[in-house]
Amino acid sequence: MRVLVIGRTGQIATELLPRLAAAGHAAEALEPPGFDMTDAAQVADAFARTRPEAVVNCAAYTAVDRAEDERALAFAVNATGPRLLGEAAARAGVPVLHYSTDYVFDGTKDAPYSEADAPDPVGAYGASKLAGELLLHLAQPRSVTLRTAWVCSPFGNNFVKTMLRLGQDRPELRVVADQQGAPTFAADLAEAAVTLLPRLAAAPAGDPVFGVAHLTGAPYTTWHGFAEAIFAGAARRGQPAPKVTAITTADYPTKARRPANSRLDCTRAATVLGIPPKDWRAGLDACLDALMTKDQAA
Ligand SMILES: NC(=O)C1=CN([C@@H]2O[C@H](COP(=O)(O)OP(=O)(O)OC[C@H]3O[C@@H](n4cnc5c(N)ncnc54)[C@H](OP(=O)(O)O)[C@@H]3O)[C@@H](O)[C@H]2O)C=CC1
Ligand SMILES: Cc1cn([C@H]2C[C@H](O)[C@@H](COP(=O)(O)OP(=O)(O)O[C@H]3O[C@@H](C)C(=O)[C@@H](O)[C@H]3O)O2)c(=O)[nH]c1=O
Ligand SMILES: [Mg+2]
Repeated sequence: MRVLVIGRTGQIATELLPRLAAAGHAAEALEPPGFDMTDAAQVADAFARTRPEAVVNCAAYTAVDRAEDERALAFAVNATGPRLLGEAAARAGVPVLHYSTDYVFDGTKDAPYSEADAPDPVGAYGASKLAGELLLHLAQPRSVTLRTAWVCSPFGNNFVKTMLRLGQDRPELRVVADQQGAPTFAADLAEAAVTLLPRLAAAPAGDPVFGVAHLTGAPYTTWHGFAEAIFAGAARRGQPAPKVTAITTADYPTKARRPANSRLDCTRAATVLGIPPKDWRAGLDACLDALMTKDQAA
């Protein structure tokens, strides 16, 4: 299948491209410089040139704190971009696979969030991502949005790499223990995309596969619990492991507010899409191996 991938060097795209090739698909991946998905003419040109049979949007504005000061740019990339892709995909009659975030929720629910729960983002990044979900599905109902969370990989910027970097020269790290969620490895999201794409391409409008589905790793933890797992893995590989002290969100001021409860209920992905959550501890091991023993850190 010819697959147009938006984004090329981000976390999910980097894991997806080799898997698409291995599955026999012809992928074309586009990102800046050279391609800007907020420009309608460039999107139209990309569709005309590549004549995709499916589109995967791996591109986004993902700087959560900076988005508070760059709201217009965050909305251009995260809301206008998906709308333009959806419009072009609808004209071409091809499905779109898109990603969104746990940060569309305000985090006040005292249980995992299902797709039926009303989003109410507390920051600009989450608001821009929610707008993108809605605009994409309005423009092209033959779309799937996988809402995921805490994405990590050996590539790009993420919490695993931040922790390992800070752990190199600090004896103690202070990490919030009152924000709950689940890490998700980009490799697992890429596997899910490869599984889903042929099904999306074959599914008619109205098929239950389309819509929003929550897909994160399992089990639930906190950022502090995740940090402890990262350093336990680092220690097993002979790397520095600082003390990880549990703190509260109030002890760690940031520009953007983050939801206290980021847990996503992934039942629908398991039952309707046939994609159950993967254990993030296995993903973490593979990520640490890639970062430490194969020295392929990007
Ligand atoms: N990272 C996370 O923790 C989470 C991510 N997600 C979602 O998953 C998806 C993928 O995230 P992730 O892989 O981490 O993202 P990254 O931040 O690693 O990569 C984003 C990519 O988008 C590209 N991009 C930015 N602006 C444009 C544009 N105008 N046109 C085309 N491409 C553009 C970037 O290119 P360049 O580098 O050249 O700017 C980069 O390749 C996103 O939808 C994100 O919202 C959801 C939950 C958690
Ligand atoms: C570096 C650091 C962070 N923290 C806290 C801040 C924050 O609450 C939490 C995670 O920090 P980060 O800045 O890495 O995470 P953040 O950028 O908020 O990560 C989010 O990115 C976007 C793109 C998403 O879609 C979300 O799912 C989520 O992954 O850990 C500490 O408590 N101590 C530390 O030393
Ligand atoms: Mg880049």
